[in-house]
Amino acid sequence: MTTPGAISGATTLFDKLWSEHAVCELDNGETLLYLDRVFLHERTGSIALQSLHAAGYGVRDARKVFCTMDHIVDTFPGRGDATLMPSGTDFITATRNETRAANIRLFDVDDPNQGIVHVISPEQGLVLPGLTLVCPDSHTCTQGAIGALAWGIGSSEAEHAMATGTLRVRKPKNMRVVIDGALQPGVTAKDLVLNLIARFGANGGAGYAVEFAGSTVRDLEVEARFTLCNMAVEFSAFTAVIAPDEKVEAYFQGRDFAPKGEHWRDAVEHWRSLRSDEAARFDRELHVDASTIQPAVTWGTSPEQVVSIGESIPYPDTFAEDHRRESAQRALAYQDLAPGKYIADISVDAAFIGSCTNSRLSDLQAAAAVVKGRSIAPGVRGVVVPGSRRVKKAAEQEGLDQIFTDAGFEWRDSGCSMCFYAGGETFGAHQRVISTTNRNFEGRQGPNTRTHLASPATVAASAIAGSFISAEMLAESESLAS
Ligand SMILES: CC(C)[C@H](C(=O)O)[C@@H](O)C(=O)O
Ligand code: SF4
Repeated sequence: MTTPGAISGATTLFDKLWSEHAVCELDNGETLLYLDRVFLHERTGSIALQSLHAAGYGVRDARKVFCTMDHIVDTFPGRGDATLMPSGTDFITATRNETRAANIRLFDVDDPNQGIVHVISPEQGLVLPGLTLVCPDSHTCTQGAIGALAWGIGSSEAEHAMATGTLRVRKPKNMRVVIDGALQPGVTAKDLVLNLIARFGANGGAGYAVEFAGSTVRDLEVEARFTLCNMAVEFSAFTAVIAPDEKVEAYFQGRDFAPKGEHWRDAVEHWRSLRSDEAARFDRELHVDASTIQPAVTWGTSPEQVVSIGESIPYPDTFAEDHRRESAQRALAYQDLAPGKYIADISVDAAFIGSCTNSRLSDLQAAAAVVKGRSIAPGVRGVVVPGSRRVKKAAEQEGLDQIFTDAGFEWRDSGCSMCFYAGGETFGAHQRVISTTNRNFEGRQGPNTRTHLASPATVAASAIAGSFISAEMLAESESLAS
């Protein structure tokens, strides 16, 4: 075991965050990292807490551990403790009992701050720039958007994290993804990240911590940056980070758990040092021209199987690698799609707006702007699930719930809902769902359900048209028809 030395020379943002939390280097090449926060949810957190308890260990510092109910609880309005998952009640009860016993703050179903773990942690200032945060959930990388070092772990790592306030980690390499250029109207962070994964592959970030940089990223609002970093795990990256800037400072000002007064000033001074040095070297650098990107939708069962709205489903033999050809064939069979078919000619059965990728207020605003004054196509089912109870309340104050329900959408309580079948909610077998979520794997939204990922505006427009369409194309087709 050696003590880590001070870092010298030009350094990346990720390396700064890492070295600020390195307790020591271990003989096996791993680093022991100090953890500022541990977040839990009732699906995996209950398991970690129960097994920590059974092993006779306590939580080292419960003030740094937080837990929410999001994955298993129903999102039907007035849900109470209901869950469609067969053993769901056991998870809910265990979460309550174990968090109470360990003195951990739980955002329970009726708590006004309850919501999806990755939505509520920044919303309340529980994660801040420069902090380390782990959670037994793969989309914890979302929090890198504000300059935190946040990554998903397994349940047994969560036990170690809670018992010791540290974790052993093997350091990934540094990748920078530089995104420059102005986004075309209607193109969002979701379209950006889907295009990135399509171009460099769902495995493109494996072994790396990714820093998103460039003028396009700087121009994104903080909530859109969460969308970008949320899908870093779908790019197989260890995590993603974005240097905090004045937008991030404004975002945190006044949040419940954000530092106040003199502590705020000290914190901000530190945040301003959290950026890659000019001469910092990255192990790999990718460049993306954002101005060429169009609204995107996935056609297959991997987030790399993407087309722009207006294109057609690719022929499997156009893929160079064997595994991509095979995966395309299998995806086409599962999705019941024929190569060569125009994506705009495919009808949808359902539309889902929600998940830690796209359920924040700005996402709901973007979808509502499309939905306003229009109605869902006959036979299409639409569901909107705000990411947190706070988002729900803010949306209702602006009348967004009314816009959605007037158009025929269901307006739900917050949680993971139909992002993931684990909670038992589904649109049903063979239903084609356009969804603002992050995973389109086989069975992700229920047995034999067909998922197509897209941005909130595209999902809203497609629900109205009853087929895949972007908001811009919907407006154009309506003006031609009138
Ligand atoms: C249940 C949980 C462990 C899982 C994850 O790790 O991401 C879920 O949130 C998901 O999105 O698949
Ligand atoms: S919303 Fe979906 S992706 Fe996000 S944590 Fe919940 S299940 Fe996972």
